Amino acid sequence: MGNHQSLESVKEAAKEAHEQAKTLARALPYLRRYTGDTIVIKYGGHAMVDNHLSNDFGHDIALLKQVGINPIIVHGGGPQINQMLKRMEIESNFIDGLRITSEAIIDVIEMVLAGTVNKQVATLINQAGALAVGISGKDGGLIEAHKLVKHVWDETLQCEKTIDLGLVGEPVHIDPRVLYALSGSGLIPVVAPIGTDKQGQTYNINADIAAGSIAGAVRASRLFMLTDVPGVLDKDGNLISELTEEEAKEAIASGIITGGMIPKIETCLEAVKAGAQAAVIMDGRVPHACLLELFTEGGSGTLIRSGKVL
Ligand SMILES: Nc1ncnc2c1ncn2[C@@H]1O[C@H](COP(=O)(O)OP(=O)(O)O)[C@@H](O)[C@H]1O
Ligand SMILES: CC(=O)N[C@@H](CCC(=O)OP(=O)(O)O)C(=O)O
Repeated sequence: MGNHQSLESVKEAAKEAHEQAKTLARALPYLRRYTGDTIVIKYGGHAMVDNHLSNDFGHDIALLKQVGINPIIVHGGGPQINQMLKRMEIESNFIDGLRITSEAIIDVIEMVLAGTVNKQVATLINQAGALAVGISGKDGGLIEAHKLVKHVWDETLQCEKTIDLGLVGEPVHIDPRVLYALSGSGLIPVVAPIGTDKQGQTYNINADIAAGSIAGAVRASRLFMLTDVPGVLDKDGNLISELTEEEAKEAIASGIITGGMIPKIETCLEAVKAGAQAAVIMDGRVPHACLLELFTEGGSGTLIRSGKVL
């Protein structure tokens, strides 16, 4: 006997196939628009915790490469570092979203970021059928950093003061050759946010800042900041769909934007100034967030852009 199927199931399968074809046809103009472009994606530590989401993420990145886009992943790992420090009974504190990094914890941070987390993210993408290579900002001289000098406003003294965050770094120079070499060979670079200065001192770099510097240096079409909120929210909790530099500064000064969102916004502004076309702060908890942003009309999240967007 041949393979018999009920008419009902044949109809159902045809309907599904039709929907799939329609989706592909609708995505085609967007696929064309981004072919050959570089997209830098900041994949935050919070987004990695959910297994379903992280599997989706791996598949989405593999798909981007498949359709001719060059994704570059820069990952975080804040929660994973917290967990390790807790296990070691070491206390850790943040100022404006940046971890105070003593000599005593820099090795642990590097081990977690450039070791466990970096390889986990590369594996997610590899399992989805693409080839990802995990590196840190130390490899190929990718991120040259120096000590970050943090200025904060002292309410009591009514003046700016400098805070010492220890071995927290900020990129001073990006050498993208290792990224081009990997991307040009069909591989997907996965970068841990660690850098060194000319003397070989290791620095812990906030992953948002690392992603922004890389996006600017490679003149990315888009910098995607995947996080755990729908985007930048106003004082009533509503999504701000587009943010100018002035509005961002005002929202930080008035305390609407706080914590980890501060380096995120600052870095987006710097990335677009340095050469990225636009940055989007978006919800990494939404399945297929990157695909929705790239391949459908009307993006999600908060867009921060330079004057001209293609
Ligand atoms: N105005 C704001 N809009 C949205 N999120 C904000 C705002 N101000 C502060 N945040 C905080 O910023 C967080 C995102 O930054 P962070 O925790 O560093 O994320 P990630 O780990 O994804 O980099 C949000 O979860 C939220 O708590
Ligand atoms: C200086 C600084 O704060 N570095 C971060 C690096 C990891 C990171 O940025 O991770 P998320 O993106 O998951 O927050 C840290 O130590 O947590």
